[in-house]
Amino acid sequence: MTDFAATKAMFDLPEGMIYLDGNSLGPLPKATKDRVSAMIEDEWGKMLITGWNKAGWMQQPGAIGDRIGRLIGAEPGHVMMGDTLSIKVYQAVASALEMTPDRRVVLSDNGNFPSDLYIVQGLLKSLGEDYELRVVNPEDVADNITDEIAVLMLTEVDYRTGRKHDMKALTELAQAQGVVTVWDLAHSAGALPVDLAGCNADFAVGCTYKYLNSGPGGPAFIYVAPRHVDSARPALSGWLGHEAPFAFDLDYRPGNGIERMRVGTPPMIQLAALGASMDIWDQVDMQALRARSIALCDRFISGVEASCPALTLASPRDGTARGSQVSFAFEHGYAAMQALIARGVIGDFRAPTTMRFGFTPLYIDEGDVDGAVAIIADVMNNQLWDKPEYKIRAAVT
Ligand SMILES: Cc1ncc(COP(=O)(O)O)c(C=O)c1O
Ligand SMILES: Nc1c(O)cccc1C(=O)C[C@H](N)C(=O)O
Repeated sequence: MTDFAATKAMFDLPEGMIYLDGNSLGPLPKATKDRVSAMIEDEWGKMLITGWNKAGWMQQPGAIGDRIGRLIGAEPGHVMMGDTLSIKVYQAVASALEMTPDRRVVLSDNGNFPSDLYIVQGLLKSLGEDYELRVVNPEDVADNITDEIAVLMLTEVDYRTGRKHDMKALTELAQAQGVVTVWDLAHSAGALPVDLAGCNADFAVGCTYKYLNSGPGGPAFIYVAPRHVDSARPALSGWLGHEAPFAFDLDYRPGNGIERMRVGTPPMIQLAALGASMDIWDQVDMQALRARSIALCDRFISGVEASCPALTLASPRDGTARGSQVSFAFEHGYAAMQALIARGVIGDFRAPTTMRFGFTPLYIDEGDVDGAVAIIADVMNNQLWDKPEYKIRAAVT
């Protein structure tokens, strides 16, 4: 069993703040500063270029990929770190499309994060006029999986509502029609147990700055199933994905297995930060995390519904159908969220009306949930959000 009081003590959380936004940017583990300092001073500072060999920098993206692999049910040696999630979406969808060369349609849903849709729009434009991105309602995805579809690209957990797709069922449906699947785990990795191997997923991608606490701009990851990894062609064929990068050949040959999904130089300082966070994750039992996440979310929903009649639940009520976040709809949601932030309850707002709260058992407990509910009730029932300064939209929300 995981000792969640112990994991909470491993984070640096500002006094007086209840941080319910770890689903967007995770907080700072206490060990990160020293780990990053050591990387900078002892490795970069003292070893300079020899660090690639002496400190084993080049192996880090695969080694950390395997530690994340445990959380997402990946086979060892099939997860590679690097780049941003948007780039990894491009890589995965481009490779997946080449596996179904006679088909032209990528299917996704309108609950997907816009960057995933934008990336596919850009990719399909480069491929030619006859390609199509088909975007349907999340509940209509299953009915739209036909033998016309080349790739099914979905984010497992909806970033706004927390609604969770059934990865196993949809992957099965897709594969029965010859469709290749790409799963975005941005709101799943570290939020709930994922079983990529058990679901027979083809490709998956995700980021680490949310639940995995690697810090702003932390590297993304990509998973390629064992049955595809030696044939998937990397569309972003950078030198570090080459079979022999230091041969400096003029022609590209894909590297072995998941190595081919590297693009360029890995971000070693951010990987050091991620390594410190993974030391915490290595101790976490994912089933225990899931049980606690559902209990915290349920407690929050009951508390808010009992005390804030103006807020309408915008997330599935059934905990097993949600990720690790809860959203409420409110017409003046932006101003209400600013009023909460001013009082130390940090969630975020997603247009047009969603107030979003993330529950991260590693450092959020029942006391935080109850404290947040009391402050939300005060803000809502006394209309404390109704102030001009809370209505001015910031550049980043
Ligand atoms: C589901 C999903 N996909 C893609 C992205 C984009 O990730 P990045 O900014 O790392 O490219 C995000 C978050 O920003 C996301 O939530
Ligand atoms: N990556 C972000 C950023 O650089 C700035 C602000 C927010 C983000 C996010 O991650 C947003 C996030 N994907 C979401 O679920 O809304």
